[in-house]
Amino acid sequence: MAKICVIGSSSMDLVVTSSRRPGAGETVLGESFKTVPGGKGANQAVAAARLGAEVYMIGRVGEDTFGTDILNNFEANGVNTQNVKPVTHLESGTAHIILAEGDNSIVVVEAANREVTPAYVDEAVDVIRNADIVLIQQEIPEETVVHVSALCAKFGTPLLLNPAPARMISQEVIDNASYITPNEHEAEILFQGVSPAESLRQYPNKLFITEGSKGVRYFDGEQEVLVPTYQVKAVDTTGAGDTFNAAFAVALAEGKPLQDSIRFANRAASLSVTKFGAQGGMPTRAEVEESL
Ligand SMILES: Nc1ncnc2c1ncn2[C@@H]1O[C@H](COP(=O)(O)OP(=O)(O)OP(=O)(O)O)[C@@H](O)[C@H]1O
Ligand SMILES: [K+]
Repeated sequence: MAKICVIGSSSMDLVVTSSRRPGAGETVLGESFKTVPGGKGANQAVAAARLGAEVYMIGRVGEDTFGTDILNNFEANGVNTQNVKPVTHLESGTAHIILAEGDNSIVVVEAANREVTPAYVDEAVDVIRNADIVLIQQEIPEETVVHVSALCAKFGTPLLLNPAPARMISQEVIDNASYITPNEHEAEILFQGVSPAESLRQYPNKLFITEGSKGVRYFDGEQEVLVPTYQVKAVDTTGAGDTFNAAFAVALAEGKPLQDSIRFANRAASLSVTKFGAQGGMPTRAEVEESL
């Protein structure tokens, strides 16, 4: 079984659906409200566990009811929570999501996730050393991502960096990462002033730009390749990126060839958009294999 270490955020998503999103200073009437566990780190951990990996989460929660719910949800999905320790002085992270006009807009309050520090990660250094792959995102402090990238380089553990939400990353982190998976918007911020085609060319078989319903683009050393995703009836795209990253990590950790890994990830992510919620749509291994 592939061993995956996920280092990242855990939060409670507070999700509102509305026919229209409010502008500044405006109030609109919504249609429904739900709380669901989320956070890019937690989402990717749950997705990887459903796809059959042995998943070790390194993260933090608050000592509040959201924290308990987040831990229960990890356990219900078979994610190891030995390294998800409560923070006493901060609340659990929350994400405030509006689903309107066929897309999502999100405000993230990091709270306990700010305590996923380099020193905290060091307490679980053996998990990183022993993993087949480490999966990390950017809802935790930047210095932690830098630190983890150096640890992965030192141990020879492959690192998949999902640079979301977007921020500038140092050349050192880019060099230490084995795989980097921005969406189109994140790629623009990461490689300012450089066209997508040029940046892909610069990082062959390392940079993978996800393009929503079009699929995934990368440069294979000789040419630019677009691996198309699968056509589905999209209900809610929340969690598509998280499912893609988790599935890509699982396939790579299992030693699948690159193109097969992308296809597996496209398949899993396309299934995820057919259902409501980030984790709500994340498919099981059997569901992905049946549909491939
Ligand atoms: N409408 C869709 N139909 C099929 N597959 C999709 C669709 N939207 C997304 N995907 C799959 O999910 C992957 C990631 O989507 P996208 O590039 O939109 O990432 P993202 O912006 O991080 O997603 P999100 O923030 O909505 O979770 C795509 O490369 C594709 O495999
Ligand atoms: K979804």
